[in-house]
Amino acid sequence: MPQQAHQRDAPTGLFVNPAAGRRAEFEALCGAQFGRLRLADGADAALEVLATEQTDLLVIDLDRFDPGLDHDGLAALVAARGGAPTLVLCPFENARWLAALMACGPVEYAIAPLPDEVLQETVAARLRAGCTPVPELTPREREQQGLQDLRRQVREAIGDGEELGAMSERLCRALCGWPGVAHAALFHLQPGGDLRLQAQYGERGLNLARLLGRGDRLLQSPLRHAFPGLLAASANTVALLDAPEKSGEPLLAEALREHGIGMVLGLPIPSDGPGTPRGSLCLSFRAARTFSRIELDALAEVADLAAGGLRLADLNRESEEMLAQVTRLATSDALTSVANRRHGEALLETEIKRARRYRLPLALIAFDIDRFKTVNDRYGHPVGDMVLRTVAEVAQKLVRASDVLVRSGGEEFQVIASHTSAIDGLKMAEKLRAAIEQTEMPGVDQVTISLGVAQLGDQESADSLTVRANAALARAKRAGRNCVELAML
Ligand SMILES: Nc1nc2c(ncn2[C@@H]2O[C@H](COP(=O)(O)OP(=O)(O)OP(=O)(O)O)[C@@H](O)[C@H]2O)c(=O)[nH]1
Repeated sequence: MPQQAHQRDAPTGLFVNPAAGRRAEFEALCGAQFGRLRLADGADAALEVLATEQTDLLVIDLDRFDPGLDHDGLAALVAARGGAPTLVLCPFENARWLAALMACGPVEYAIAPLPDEVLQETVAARLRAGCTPVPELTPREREQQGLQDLRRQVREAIGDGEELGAMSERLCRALCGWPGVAHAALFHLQPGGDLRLQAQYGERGLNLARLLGRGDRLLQSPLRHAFPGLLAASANTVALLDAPEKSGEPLLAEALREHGIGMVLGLPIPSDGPGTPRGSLCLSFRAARTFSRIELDALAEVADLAAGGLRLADLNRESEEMLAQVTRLATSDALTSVANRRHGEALLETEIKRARRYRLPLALIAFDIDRFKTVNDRYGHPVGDMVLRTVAEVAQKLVRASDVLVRSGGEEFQVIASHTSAIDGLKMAEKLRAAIEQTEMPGVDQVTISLGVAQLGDQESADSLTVRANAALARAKRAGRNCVELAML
């Protein structure tokens, strides 16, 4: 039944909390301010009182209530007030209640824990103010039209989520545009399951990595139960620390005060399902302030937008990784991981063009494992594969970073050696030959290679260069194997 409250000399009140001790405490502290104070242990009992008795002020103390179990009952209680004065005492670690209860009717709130005299004064102020009609749009709410700008800026900052780092930083900058915000940060849950400070932006030199003692593995931080940004991500809750001291961490409180921070708000960034959040947003304000329902809704919307941005950034990263993987599979040889024949042909064309443009020498070395068929026949194919991998590894380590090693056929390889003349190509080929000869291949007798070297001629095509290198290789085979031959022009 909607209640109309009057200002009277001896106001009536109703205090709701499941713990007998909390009810007794409130009665002892604030009972004298009421002509009659009722105490209720839950929403049902409180609804009964409201239905039968005039109640000037309802005080809901959320401590010990369970957001999952008790939300509906308390929501019904707020709705039953019909706008009559309602004060919610909300623990700082769980401010998610506020938006949910404000959606059911006008309520004012104070963040607990509250010193006794502050609680007494809060109740007295609420009783003095009496029943304030709630117009459609208060001046404050009109002021909050600025929230539209905030939403717009946040949307712009998120864009299409391209790169996570840049997007997160833009988002923090946008959040700092909200009046009173001195610093904004985004914490992101990593694929491995721990929390990382992804981005921060703000004034006064506040650096959360320094304040928290680290920038990653933050779910293991001793401050995860006290600092709103960490609390929001680890416990999936809205945390509203409206006085640094309430964190129960004197050093943290002192550091926040030193940086001129009077209040810190942590908002979870929701994940797709009911599980752990994707991370959290953390806003630090210069001074403590209260939030209206419109503001809390706007903040929840900002957290949803951030979730969308993180999702996009994750998708972009995943598709880039997938593209890189597909490219790797399409361009490299599955057995040895060096460039495959098709990719080698394309690279040779590119290198030939570059050599022509800059008038630089280019050498192609073709090499082939000697009597490889015997290795396969004697030791089996798996051992043959191991030999191929080892030869590729040894060769890859020897060539320069700018050279490309290609598996051009079964036991045939090429080295595309840019900036390399025939003489240098011969030296490199000899180095390769000697290295393979000296490499111990487990379970196999000595393995050797034969090599042919050709330097790119003026106007020569890739095909012609390859034919000449292979012809030199064939000569090396005929010359007895385990040697190098230079191609004629
Ligand atoms: N284990 C293994 N063997 C391969 C692979 N690709 C090709 N071969 C084998 O490589 C051998 C090449 O033999 P040949 O072309 O006769 O040449 P060779 O025995 O090395 O003799 P020379 O080149 O004349 O010294 C063949 O037995 C192929 O089956 C592979 O991926 N794995």
